[in-house]
This record gives sequence, C-alpha cells and structure tokens, in this order.
Amino acid sequence: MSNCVLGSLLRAQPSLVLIANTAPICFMRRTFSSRTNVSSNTSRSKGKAAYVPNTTVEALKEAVKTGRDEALSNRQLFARLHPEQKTIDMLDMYRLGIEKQGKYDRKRWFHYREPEVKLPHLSFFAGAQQTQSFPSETLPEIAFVGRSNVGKSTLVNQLCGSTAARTSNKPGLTQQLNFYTANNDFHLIDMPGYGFAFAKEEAKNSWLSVIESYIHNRRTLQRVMVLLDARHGIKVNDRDLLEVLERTNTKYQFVLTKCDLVYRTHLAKLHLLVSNEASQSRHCVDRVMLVSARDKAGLNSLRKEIVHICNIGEKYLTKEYYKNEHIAGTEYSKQLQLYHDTARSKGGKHQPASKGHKKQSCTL
Ligand SMILES: Nc1nc2c(ncn2[C@@H]2O[C@H](COP(=O)(O)OP(=O)(O)OP(=O)(O)O)[C@@H](O)[C@H]2O)c(=O)[nH]1
Ligand SMILES: [Mg+2]
Repeated sequence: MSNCVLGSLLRAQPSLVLIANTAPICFMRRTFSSRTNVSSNTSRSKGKAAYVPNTTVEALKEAVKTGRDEALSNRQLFARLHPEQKTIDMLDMYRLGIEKQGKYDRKRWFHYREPEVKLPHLSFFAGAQQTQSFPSETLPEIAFVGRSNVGKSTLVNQLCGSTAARTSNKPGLTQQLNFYTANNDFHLIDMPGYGFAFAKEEAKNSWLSVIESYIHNRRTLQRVMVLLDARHGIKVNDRDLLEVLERTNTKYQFVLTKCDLVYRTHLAKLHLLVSNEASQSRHCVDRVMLVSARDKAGLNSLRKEIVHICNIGEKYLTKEYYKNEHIAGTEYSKQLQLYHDTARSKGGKHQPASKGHKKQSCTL
C-alpha cells in the first residue's frame, strides 16, 4: 500500500499546484484538517474551501494577465467566467440547476418532455473487498467512482429505476465494490468513496488499493464515471484518482451530481471548467454529464451514454424512440419561441430571483 497513489490521499502533504500550467497563481493543497487557501484574500472565503480546479480557462488566464486582477480570490475569478450561451440553453432544456424565479418562469410554462430510455432493473451479484473476490470478466462494465457521499449509489439506482444499491446521507456506507447486472446486458459497479468517510483508516486504505487494482486489471471495464459534486467541483483527492486513471490508460468521464443544489449560472461555469479539464486530459471523454438524481434530470443522457458505451444501442434506442425524441424536440422549440415572443411583447426581461429563495452554499 505504501506505493499506492490513492493511499497518498490519507497522508496528504501540503504542496504547490500551479493553475493553468502558466498562470502565476499558486495555492496550497489542502489536507483534511487544514482548509486554507493562500490565494484567497477575502474574509468571506477565509477558512472555507475556495478551490480553483487546475485547468486552463481563457477567462481566468485573461484576468490574471491584466495584472490588476492578480489579487482576486479564486471565488472572484470563478465569478468572472463567461460560459457559452449554448451551455445555459442546454441546462435550461434539461432543467439542471436552480432556476432563478422570474415573472416568465419557464417552470410554469413548459419543459422538454424527453422520452425515457428504459434500462432493465439491477440485481446485485457480487461484492468484493479484495482483489481475489472480483467476479469473472464477462459483460461490459461501467464503474462509478468519486468522493464519499457524492451520490454514486443513488445514481446507480436511479439510472435503472432500481433500489438495489443502499444509500445514506452519512459518508462511507458503501464499503466494497458492488457488482450489479442489468438483464445480462452490462454490469454497473458501485465503488466505495474516497475522502472523508465514517470508517476506519485501515478499511479506507484497503478500499483504495482494491479500487486501484480493479481499474488497473479489469479487461471488461469500458469506462469509469468520475462523479463530482456540483457544489464542489474537482477536489484534491479527485486529482489523485485522475492520476491513476491516466497512468493506467483507463477511459473515464466526468459526471456532475446533485445539480439541483446549485444555481444554473454556477453550474454553467463549473461545466466550463470541468469541460476544459476533460479536453486537456488524454484519457478523459470530452463530454461532461450533468445529473440530479433528486429531480431526475440529466439521467436520460447518461443512460444513452451507457447504452452506446456497451454497444447495445439498437436494443434500447429503437426507431420509435428516435421518432418520439424528434417530436419532443420540435415541441420544445415551438414552446421556447412562444415564450420568447410573449416575454418580448410584455417588455420582458426575467425578474430577479424572489427574496424568499434560499441560496445554497458552495465551496468553489
Ligand atoms: N439533493 C440531492 N441529493 C442527492 C443526490 N444524489 C444523492 N443525493 C443524496 O446524497 C447522499 C449520499 O448519497 P449516496 O448515493 O449514498 O452517496 P455515495 O457516493 O454512494 O456515498 P458512499 O457510499 O458513502 O461513498 C444521500 O443522502 C442522497 O439522498 C442528488 O442528485 N441531489
Ligand atoms: Mg454508496
């Protein structure tokens, strides 16, 4: 375990990380006990986990280049990001993120009625706490990894409309690799989380080495879904996992979870940062997925991704499905047009968020 990279999470040492390779800002790698950030200069971010992912973002670079913005905190730099309009439109369409309520609130009007991709129910068939207990390699496998409590087990359940995986609001419930089969078409693997968890140190060390061994050796593993909490983005201990994935030439993809807990504009900015990260990584799929298991938003896109990864598209995405999808898309465009026309005729911009709307805290 001493040479296990993931194991280093548990004895993290402060070290310097450069943003965007060239940007003259550095920040202290946080340990679990010390959560200070040297580039944060606002009292608001003091003591909080203000974290800028180690990624190249034109807006951030631009802000740094001007010189006058060098003293800005990560949070302020993040606030200056400008996501593309098409990202915001996509979030609107799939109703991801909290929408600021306005006079012409789209929720009251219409939404995109996407036909559902129905995946078979899951059944549990193996649990592994050590490498020798892995079941034999038969069907294509997709693994779900991420920090404890990020929503792995919940997502596995929601994708297949099942309750097979146990979930809890207490980090550290899943303590072994759980293998689920979906109608003998593919396997989904729910992994234990890394980072903070209510479990013994030795147990956490052993999960990490088993996860690493699984990623390294499993020939049927098609993709690793790296789940990131939309409130937090990429954290230091995620980076250690990404290093393992890159080193073992494993194909992986980011999934932003709990999108119902952040505002849509925040989500669009985070999407920009994480997409940037994905496009710079050799083995990362350049398509960031966004989901909310609570609101059941974005799940369908992830289901389609799974079906494509496992090459079972013709079974689940029939001609009928594409026809319904086309009808729903056309209807949505019509309603959107009507919405814009009405808003314009009433002199209309959206009203600001209502006073009673509770703002969610985030640690970016
Ligand atoms: N609001 C919200 N809560 C969610 C969402 N997904 C999961 N949760 C909640 O997050 C908590 C953790 O969910 P789990 O699925 O058990 O998390 P996990 O990643 O499997 O956690 P470990 O097994 O400890 O690694 C539960 O209370 C879930 O109800 C989501 O999309 N939105
Ligand atoms: Mg779990």
